[in-house]
Amino acid sequence: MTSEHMLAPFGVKTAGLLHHNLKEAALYQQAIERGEGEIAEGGPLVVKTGLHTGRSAKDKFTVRDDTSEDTLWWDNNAEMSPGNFEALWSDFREHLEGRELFVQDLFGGADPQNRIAVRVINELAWHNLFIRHLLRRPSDEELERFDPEYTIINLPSFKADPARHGVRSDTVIAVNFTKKLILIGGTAYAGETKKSVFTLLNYVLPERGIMPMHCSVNVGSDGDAAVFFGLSGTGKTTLSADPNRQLVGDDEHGWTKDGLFNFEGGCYAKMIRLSAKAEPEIHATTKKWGTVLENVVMDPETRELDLDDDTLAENSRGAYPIHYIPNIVEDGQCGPARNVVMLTCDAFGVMPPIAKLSTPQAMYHFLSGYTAKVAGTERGVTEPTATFSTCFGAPFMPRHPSVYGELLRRRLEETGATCWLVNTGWTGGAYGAGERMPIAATRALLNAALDGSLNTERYREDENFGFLVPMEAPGIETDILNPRSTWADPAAYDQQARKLAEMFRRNFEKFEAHVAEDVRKAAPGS
Ligand SMILES: Nc1ncnc2c1ncn2[C@@H]1O[C@H](COP(=O)(O)OP(=O)(O)O)[C@@H](O)[C@H]1O
Ligand SMILES: C=C(OP(=O)(O)O)C(=O)O
Ligand SMILES: [Mn+2]
Repeated sequence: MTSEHMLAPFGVKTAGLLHHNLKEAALYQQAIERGEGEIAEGGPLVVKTGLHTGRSAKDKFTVRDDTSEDTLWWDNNAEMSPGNFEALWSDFREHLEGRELFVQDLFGGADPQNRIAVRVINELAWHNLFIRHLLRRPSDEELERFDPEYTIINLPSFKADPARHGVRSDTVIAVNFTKKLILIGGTAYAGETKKSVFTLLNYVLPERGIMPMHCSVNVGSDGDAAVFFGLSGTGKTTLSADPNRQLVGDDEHGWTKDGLFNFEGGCYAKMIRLSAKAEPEIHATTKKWGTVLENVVMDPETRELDLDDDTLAENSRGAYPIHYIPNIVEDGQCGPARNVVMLTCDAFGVMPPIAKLSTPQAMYHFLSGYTAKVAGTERGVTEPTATFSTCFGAPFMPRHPSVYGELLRRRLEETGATCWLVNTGWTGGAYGAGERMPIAATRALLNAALDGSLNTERYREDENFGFLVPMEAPGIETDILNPRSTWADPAAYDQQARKLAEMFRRNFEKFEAHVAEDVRKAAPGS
């Protein structure tokens, strides 16, 4: 299907071949024929993204104009002048002239009342397949009267110019809320597109009293929903794919006063060292036709994957429609959360594997958004670095964190949901000395938390952080519950824990003026 006029309203004079709403098979064939990817044993499409194998957070800009001036949190969002955006847009249009393009019309948001209609225009067929997997597909009927409110144009071959566009490299993600337009150039990492839609919803939904969240969601057999907040790599995707619970979504959701809804229709899972034993549902998607494998290494002869090979990227990914996971909620909607879990991958080995949070503590940890990154590849460097990314997703939050924080408080008060902090990071010592928490242990603790059995156990108050740590849990060795007892040198634990508490306090200073006293008092050591 072609259309000569679709780009005319933008001022593009000569349209190239425009592939509008191609389905999976056609996009597959296009991707192969154009040399964008190769087929692996079992059928997945394997692609490489070159230089950028993760998001370019520092190359993301928002246009500062009348629309955004008073609504954006400018301390966190880099600004672009309207003039620079015009120059960029003009150069994008030139780049679009005569170009063969792939266009998908999709929804962001499973809730028909609260979704946005997005037209995604791609240079790469596999990017178009990716976003068709990740977002929600309109029915044929809905497509006929589809009216795209937002447009995202993604041209990896476009090179931005710092002098002309006011950017910092040849990579750009430019968000314009007035024009309802996002321009992505100079990167082929597919995650930029899905996180751009997330950014739009994070801007739009708070005005409707809906809390947008960087979280996964699943539902138990009696309809009890659980929300898993967490920064990249903390376990949202891994832990939400639970054979005993129905998956709603792995990364982005909204929480209305009535319930939860997925923004997406697909998942984007980390592939590096993915284990068939620990994560069977996700692993099975690597053998399915349709799955897009980004920067996964494959033997060119046998077409077998090597998920342990990190030569292309540590952040290798698999994108698949959510129905590739066996146990899902088809319509992407469910009731309100009964449990809210905040995931952290604490490479200092300080945080307990699970703790119960009061509402003010949950607010404190939500605004803090703590996780840790393990040391880089430099030899001999074993000290991890703490990352504080507010709302567990600062790069995607256009508004001030207090906006999202207040929505969280409202939802917690309405529902009385129980809040937990879960450490999927190190135990037995910090990174270098201890080891990462076994996935099976995290799952066992989560099961106990979600089915209510942890609620009846005995707790101690953590001496540094003040939250309640269970002293026993069904099917779990008691030792692991108290990180101090897993360290060879408990005094070293105390020192590390005090250091981390101090990092929390320093990070929180910028929020102190914006929160109620009970949240300030939830700080470690208060
Ligand atoms: N205890 C654990 N809990 C969750 N994930 C773990 C754990 N131990 C190791 N992992 C690994 O950490 C990564 C978590 O990544 P993922 O679930 O994709 O995070 P997110 O979706 O939050 O970005 C996966 O590669 C998973 O195999
Ligand atoms: C896709 C991403 O999200 P996450 O790692 O949280 O799954 C990303 O940050 O690029
Ligand atoms: Mn994820």
